[in-house]
Parts: sequence; C-alpha cells; structure tokens
Amino acid sequence: MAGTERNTARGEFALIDGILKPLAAGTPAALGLTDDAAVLTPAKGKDLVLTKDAMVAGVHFRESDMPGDIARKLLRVNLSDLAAMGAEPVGYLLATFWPEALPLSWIQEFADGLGQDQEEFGIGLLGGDTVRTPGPLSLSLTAIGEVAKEKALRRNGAGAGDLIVVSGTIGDGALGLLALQEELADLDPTEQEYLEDRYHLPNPRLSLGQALVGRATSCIDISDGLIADIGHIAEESGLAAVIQWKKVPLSDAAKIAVESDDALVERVLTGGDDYELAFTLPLDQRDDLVKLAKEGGVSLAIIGEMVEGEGVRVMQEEGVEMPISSSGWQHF
Ligand SMILES: Nc1ncnc2c1ncn2[C@@H]1O[C@H](COP(=O)(O)OP(=O)(O)O)[C@@H](O)[C@H]1O
Ligand SMILES: Cc1ncc(C[n+]2csc(CCOP(=O)(O)OP(=O)(O)O)c2C)c(N)n1
Ligand SMILES: [Mg+2]
Ligand SMILES: [Mg+2]
Ligand SMILES: [Mg+2]
Repeated sequence: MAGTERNTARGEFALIDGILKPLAAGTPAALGLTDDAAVLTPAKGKDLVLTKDAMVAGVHFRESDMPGDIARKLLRVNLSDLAAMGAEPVGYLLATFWPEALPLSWIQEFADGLGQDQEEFGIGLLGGDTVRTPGPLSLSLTAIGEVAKEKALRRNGAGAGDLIVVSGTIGDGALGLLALQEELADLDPTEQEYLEDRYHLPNPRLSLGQALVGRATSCIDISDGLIADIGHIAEESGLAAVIQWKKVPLSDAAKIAVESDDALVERVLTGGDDYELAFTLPLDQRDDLVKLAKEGGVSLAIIGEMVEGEGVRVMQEEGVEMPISSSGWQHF
C-alpha cells in the first residue's frame, strides 16, 4: 500500500535524521548522511585497516542488556580488532536490523551509547544501513583505522623462542556471563559486578596495539578464547605455542571463582569475550615490557613461548599438560 510505504519511509528517514545524523556531525567524510556513501581521504603515509564484526541478540549479548551497553560493546569489539592490527581508529559504518517490536526510545538509548563511546575514542559515524527484521536484534559495525604504511601487526610473524604476552586479565568476560546467568556461586556483589561489567563493556587495547607496532612479531585480540586465538598465531606463524597456566593473569574475582570450582579453569582459558591482546615479542626485548605496559596503559604478563611444532599446549605445572576439550567459541 502506497500510504503504508510512505509512512514506513518517513519513519526510516526520521530515524536516520533524528537519531543517527548527530553521530555523524563531527565527521565531514560522512557528508551529513545525506549521500549514497561516505568519502574518506586517507592520511599520507598510512594504510587503511578495515574490520567488521556482527552481534546478534542471544548469541553475543543478552536481550535484557542495556541498549547503550550493547552499542558500546558493538563498537568496542571492532576497535579491539583495530588494536590487534596496531591501528588508530578513524571512523565506523553501522548496519542495524531492528525487530518490529523495538521502540524508538530503545534505539535512541542505543545511539546515546554510541555517542558516549565516539567521544571516548575520538571517532564518528561515517554511514551505514537501517532495516527491519522479523528475527532477533542484529547489528554489524565496520571500523576503519590507520597504521603507518606496511606496519600493521599481523598474526603470522612469530618466531621460535618468542615470548607470548597478554594484556590485562583473562577470563573475566566469560565468568561475567556465567555470573549474569546465575551460574557462579560464592562471589560477593563487588566481584560479581566487576565480572559482569567486564562482559558488558570490554576495553579495546588501542594504545597498547599502537605501541606494539614495529616491536611485536605477531598480535591478535582474544574474542573466541585465549587458547583458540593464540592457536591462530601459532597456525599462521607455522609454530606451536606453549602456555603456562600459572602465569595466566587473573583478576581477584576470577581467582576466587576458579579456587571455588576447578571446572572454571577451562572456562577462563576458552570462554572468550576477553578483548585483551595476545602478542609475541622476541626474547631480547623482554626488558621493553615495562615500557610497553606504561605506553599501553595496561598490565602485561608473559604466559609462555613459541616453539617449533604446531598447536597450543597448556602446562598445568612443569611437565604436566592440561587436557582441554575445546579451545574456544565457534559459530559453526
Ligand atoms: N563473512 C565473511 N566475509 C569475508 N571475510 C570474513 C567473513 N567472516 C570472517 N571473515 C574474515 O576471516 C578472518 C577471521 O575472522 P574472525 O575469526 O571473525 O576474526 P576476528 O576474531 O578477529 O573477528 C578475518 O580476516 C575476517 O575478516
Ligand atoms: C548471550 C551470550 N552467549 C554467549 C556468549 C559467548 N560468545 C558468543 S560469540 C563469542 C565469540 C566472539 O564472537 P565472534 O562473532 O566470534 O567475534 P569475532 O571472533 O569475529 O571477533 C563468545 C565468546 C556471549 N557473548 N553472549
Ligand atoms: Mg570477526
Ligand atoms: Mg580479532
Ligand atoms: Mg570469532
């Protein structure tokens, strides 16, 4: 029906004008969201770095999560991929698949979350697409960044003998999800809240990634699980990784959880939702770690080393390998 179409169209463009346009106001390349596409001039001497991750209700976030948090996580998981490449973020494109029942107020809160993080990370919206879906809320974001020409960090440059280093603490996001599902016992409210926050709002390690350019021999961000993602470095570099469980950095809350339930060790190592960086560093650059941690604004821990061979081995203690049933999250 023509009338219905007009109403739908008016609604769609009202949404773009009223809710999304303000997010593009600071990025001239977005052309005010009035044209068919954005036009971006890359900086001299830089390579563009492009990444896209999607998130689906019930798969990547809980339907009951706050709209602003969902938006910020969507942006942050993509910025985490830019961090893993050593890039500085420039802007982003957004595709939203809104279920019929979602009110405009929800969408406004979602946009407010994006606005908050745009300021935090100094970027703006460049464009995107808005559609309705008969399915669950689905979102996709393309982040664009820049890195000095040919200097992007890769997964494939690790050498035998390189140290394996991770930022921050591992397992908090996965334990936070368990806490939200009320499957974690013995935690006081402060620890519970800390873990839940880590699930809802990852911290992309952008300063660290940029500090690693020209220093790390390989780098990845941990989304699927520590073992799975270090497995990608091992595979792409044609080597094996050996990780010492006792050196994997845990938050106080994660330590308490793991001490009360052994089964959570595997969850920490394979649960994903970390968005920390794992990277390799030549042994003779070990003393640079203090400086890198300072520049990156995050703690760093050496958890193992790269050796000849293939795959990832986790050592429970000297000479005792930990059995691991699955290395991390997979959609298929
Ligand atoms: N549908 C797709 N189309 C094109 N490339 C894809 C698609 N899905 C994944 N990739 C590419 O495969 C590689 C691995 O993807 P992924 O595991 O999602 O990486 P990450 O965990 O860093 O997001 C990346 O280079 C990504 O761009
Ligand atoms: C409600 C809910 N259930 C389960 C998870 C766990 N989970 C879902 S997808 C995923 C891996 C990361 O997502 P993916 O789409 O694989 O991102 P990418 O690896 O491409 O960055 C994890 C750990 C979650 N985050 N939320
Ligand atoms: Mg991905
Ligand atoms: Mg990644
Ligand atoms: Mg994945």
